[in-house]
Amino acid sequence: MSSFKEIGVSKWLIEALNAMKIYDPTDIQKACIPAILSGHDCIGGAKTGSGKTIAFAAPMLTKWSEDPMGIFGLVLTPTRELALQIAEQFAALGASMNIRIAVVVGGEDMMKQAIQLQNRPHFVIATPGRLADHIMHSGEETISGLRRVKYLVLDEADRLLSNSFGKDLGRCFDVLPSSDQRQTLLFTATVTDSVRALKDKPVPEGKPPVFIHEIDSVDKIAIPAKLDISYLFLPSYVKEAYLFSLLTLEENKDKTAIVFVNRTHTAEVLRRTLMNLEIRVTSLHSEMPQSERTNALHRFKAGAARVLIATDVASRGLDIPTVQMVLNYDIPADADDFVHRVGRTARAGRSGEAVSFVTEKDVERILSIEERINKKMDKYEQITDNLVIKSSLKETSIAKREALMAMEKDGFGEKKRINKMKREGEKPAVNKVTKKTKKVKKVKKSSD
Ligand SMILES: Nc1ncnc2c1ncn2[C@@H]1O[C@H](COP(=O)(O)OP(=O)(O)OP(=O)(O)O)[C@@H](O)[C@H]1O
Repeated sequence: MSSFKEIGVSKWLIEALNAMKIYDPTDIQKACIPAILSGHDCIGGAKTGSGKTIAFAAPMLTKWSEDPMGIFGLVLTPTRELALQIAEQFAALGASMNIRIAVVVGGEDMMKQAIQLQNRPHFVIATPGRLADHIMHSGEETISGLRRVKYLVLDEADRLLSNSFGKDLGRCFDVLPSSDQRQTLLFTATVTDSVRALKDKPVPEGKPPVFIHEIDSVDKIAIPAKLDISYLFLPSYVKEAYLFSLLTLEENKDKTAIVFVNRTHTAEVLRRTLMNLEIRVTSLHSEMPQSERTNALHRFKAGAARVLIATDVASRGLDIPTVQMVLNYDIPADADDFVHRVGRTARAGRSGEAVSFVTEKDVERILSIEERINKKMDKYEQITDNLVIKSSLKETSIAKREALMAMEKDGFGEKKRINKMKREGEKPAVNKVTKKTKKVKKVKKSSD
């Protein structure tokens, strides 16, 4: 078996890895680290939780320690929370080498970030929107370091290469060295056509990219070996009652779980409903101010909340080893989002389970997910209609009604509604609820 030493990782870094109880490289690390160290671009596709972060961090940190200049590497990632997590990992690995990291994400102070960028950090971990903001609005002094980066990483590459990031990514690329003057590293658990296409892109002076994909079939995606996936067929109007029943089953009542929903409104309804039912719950979605997002994640990681209700802002990359269960309260439209969501459990060789709530409207989506992962889901047998009717239907409907009333009183979603109307050129009506929203905590306008 190849060791970190045999594949070329620096001694100081091996010590730092060992201090984190990481002793032997995973398959994706064994495949990518030597290729990156020898100067190749790399496209790494491997299951969720298989150690892709260290697959790009270890070779970059090894090379950086030989010539610790700044800005040595730029890591782009789609969400703020993921950027913070990657930055924490770099900071922990490089602590003995006095590493300097700048985190450049939306929702945080622009000025502070500009100063950090001017101070030539060794690594910048950023979301494309906020980095593009700095590129457009800060002086040359702030961004000049970016013109000499040696490594560019696109983590969750398929997401970054999707249309929604195109413009911001383009602005970032404009100031980076050309592809033959830097190494480009792309990683994801869900290799898509747009990612795969880059392997055939001619590289004028550089070495050809190494493409590593753990399964032979290019249009299938592997999920972790110890992840049990099942479905629960239920009527759409009693989903809350099923959720409460499932979370409070004897075998589940102490499990740490993430519940994924498709809309921020659903996240808020469920958070309040479950809170009324005395479940230790928190939530994470894009309509929360950044300080609340960070706080919610801290509470969940620390065990102060047992259940996290989240939209897809939490579906990618987040590494919380204590998560035992993922519930898809809503089924995502994109099969790859399913893969990322369920991958929040069963990480680094651990076991975990994922249960998907399937209503009459979701059958098509489930079939396309099963095709993408090349696997059939089992039926979740532990919950019966009788159990739900007997144990939770009444109390959940009362809890939900109270939740909805409180949300109306607090004006949840008003800001979003007004912004949408403004975008569409309509004049927002100032009603009673609108007035109340002024008292509700200010949601900071921010780019991701
Ligand atoms: N060689 C290793 N041995 C043991 N644990 C490891 C090793 N490499 C990484 N890990 C741990 O595995 C966990 C998952 O790693 P990481 O977050 O990099 O996964 P990933 O492949 O990027 O997943 P995702 O696709 O969900 O982003 C982390 O807690 C990490 O510390």
